[in-house]
Amino acid sequence: MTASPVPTAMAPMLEIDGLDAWYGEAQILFGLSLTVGRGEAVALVGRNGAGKSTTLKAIIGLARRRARRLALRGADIAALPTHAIARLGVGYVPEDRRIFTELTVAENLDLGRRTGASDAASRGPRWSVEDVVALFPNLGGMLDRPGGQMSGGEQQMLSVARALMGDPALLLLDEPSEGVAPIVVEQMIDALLRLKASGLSLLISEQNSALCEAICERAYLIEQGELRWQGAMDGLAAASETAGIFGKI
Ligand SMILES: Nc1ncnc2c1ncn2[C@@H]1O[C@H](COP(=O)(O)OP(=O)(O)OP(=O)(O)O)[C@@H](O)[C@H]1O
Repeated sequence: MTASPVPTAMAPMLEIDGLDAWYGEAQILFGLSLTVGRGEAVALVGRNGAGKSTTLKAIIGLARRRARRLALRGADIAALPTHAIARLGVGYVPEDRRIFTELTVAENLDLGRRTGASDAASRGPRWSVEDVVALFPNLGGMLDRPGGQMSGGEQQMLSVARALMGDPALLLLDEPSEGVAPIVVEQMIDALLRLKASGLSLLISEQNSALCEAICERAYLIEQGELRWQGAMDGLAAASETAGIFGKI
């Protein structure tokens, strides 16, 4: 089947078939295929170094990639640069959060607004500063605080909030629970459930099984850059055990 040149109403939010990715000469992903339906939450799991972050980076063009098919709502994005993919409604929350430490929380949020989806056809739900503060109340009292003076958990919330300010239809989250306190993981689960209920599509790289189970319907398990298993969330524990990574996710 050939790729449709324009978005189609019936196509999944994200379709990936045969994705390879490289850093320099080193190939990291080998023929990965996955799909995220509209309004669906999908987990990408695997041990450290399996290629989860690289998968998210390859989708948005931050890692060199080649695919038989890489499509957003049926439209081919394989040749597009990162900023163009962001404008089509793909938000990205990087593992290292990338908070601008010299800028205030409000300024970080404003940057998210400026680099996000650009037209009504590609946008997801609209977000204002008030909306993201309602989602993450901790941010409300610190809008004038420099990003560098926030805790790791607060920075994680700001990183998600900043991506939301771009009105994404698809949000890629790289280990949103990593390095944050259990109470923040609970708040993150609550926020992601609300995002899902609002109709956002989510692709979440995670090692925290509680977060995956609370939010996602399906999971893909990758090992050494290859797909090892895919299925409904309730089959993941057994698959992980077989793959020898039970307890890691
Ligand atoms: N910038 C880079 N240059 C070269 N190799 C890299 C780079 N980033 C990651 N790698 C390598 O690519 C492989 C996959 O890494 P990746 O970060 O995608 O894994 P991951 O599943 O997200 O694991 P983690 O949970 O540790 O982030 C690893 O072998 C890693 O060392």
